[in-house]
Amino acid sequence: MTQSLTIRQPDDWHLHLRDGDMLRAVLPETARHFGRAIIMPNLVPPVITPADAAAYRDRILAAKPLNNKFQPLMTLYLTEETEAKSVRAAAEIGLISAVKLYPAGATTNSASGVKDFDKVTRVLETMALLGLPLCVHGEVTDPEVDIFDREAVFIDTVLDPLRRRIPNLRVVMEHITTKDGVDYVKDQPEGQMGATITTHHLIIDRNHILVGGIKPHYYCLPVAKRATHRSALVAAATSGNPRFFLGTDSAPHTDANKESACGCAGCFTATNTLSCLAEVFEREGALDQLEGFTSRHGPAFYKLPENEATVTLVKGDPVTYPARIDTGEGPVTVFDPGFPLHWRVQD
Ligand SMILES: NC(=O)N[C@@H](CC(=O)O)C(=O)O
Ligand SMILES: [Zn+2]
Ligand SMILES: [Zn+2]
Repeated sequence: MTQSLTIRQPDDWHLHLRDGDMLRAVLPETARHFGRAIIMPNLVPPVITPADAAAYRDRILAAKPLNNKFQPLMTLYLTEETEAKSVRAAAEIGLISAVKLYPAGATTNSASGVKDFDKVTRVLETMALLGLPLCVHGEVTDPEVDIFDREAVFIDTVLDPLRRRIPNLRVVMEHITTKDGVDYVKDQPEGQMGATITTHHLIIDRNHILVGGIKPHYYCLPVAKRATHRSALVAAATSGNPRFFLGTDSAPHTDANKESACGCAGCFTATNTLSCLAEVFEREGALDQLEGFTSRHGPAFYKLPENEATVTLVKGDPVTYPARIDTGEGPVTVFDPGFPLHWRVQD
């Protein structure tokens, strides 16, 4: 008997689409299965003004495959110069779904991010009034703090004080990688605080990056932590707790930029994410929780309707997918979970 699972069409609450040739190559990989995605604004230069966001949205829509209904949900990149009134205007016309906070220097293209959090208080207070979510890359950038501790230290020294100062601000802690992140978010009021979890952080821990040779395609930020943290993430994702939802953080970089003496951070998971997730949830005996994680908790947090369409996953022989996709900028390696995938998305 063939096993199959039909769920509401998923959304991706954290996605990098880049621009130009790269955008045209990677967008179909997400648009094939996903209804909507929160589009990260860390282009070079970043998406800072409402006009930038509108122009980027139009470029995404122009790159979309014909007859595909994928909807990009735009974000603004928060800088110390961002004006509260332009955030308000962009939110009120429905142009943006969130604002993204990068601590300056924390990750790829974050140089224009925030150094002095006092300088963004006005904007954050306005967002709290509007109910507009703040998406946060939750790592401190202090060179003294060990890279494996940067998320936990961020929670204690930046996130929690910020939430106490502006309790009504709705916050998504993006791509959590630690038990500390899981525990913090679990204790916060539902609807006020959520967290995205990536596909790859449910599958790899830090050993996958380093044991048996250095694996640049497993390097991302926040960097994968020890196995106990991965287990906490899997438990959170499969628990049915509505605070946790899928944000793949699919982050394409060319192989030349990954396989380098100073390789870029980011895993490209758009191509096989649903097959990977079904495998992870099945192993946990939690296939019945997959739909919540991929398709229900995110819309509830973002106060959007769930997608009307459905997708069906069918279990069978190992799924084949390309090892890399071609882009105008060069090949991009697809995330290798390290085990065969048996769940295929039915066309
Ligand atoms: N996650 C990553 O390792 N990289 C992301 C940036 C980010 O999400 O921090 C990218 O833009 O490449
Ligand atoms: Zn990030
Ligand atoms: Zn990201």
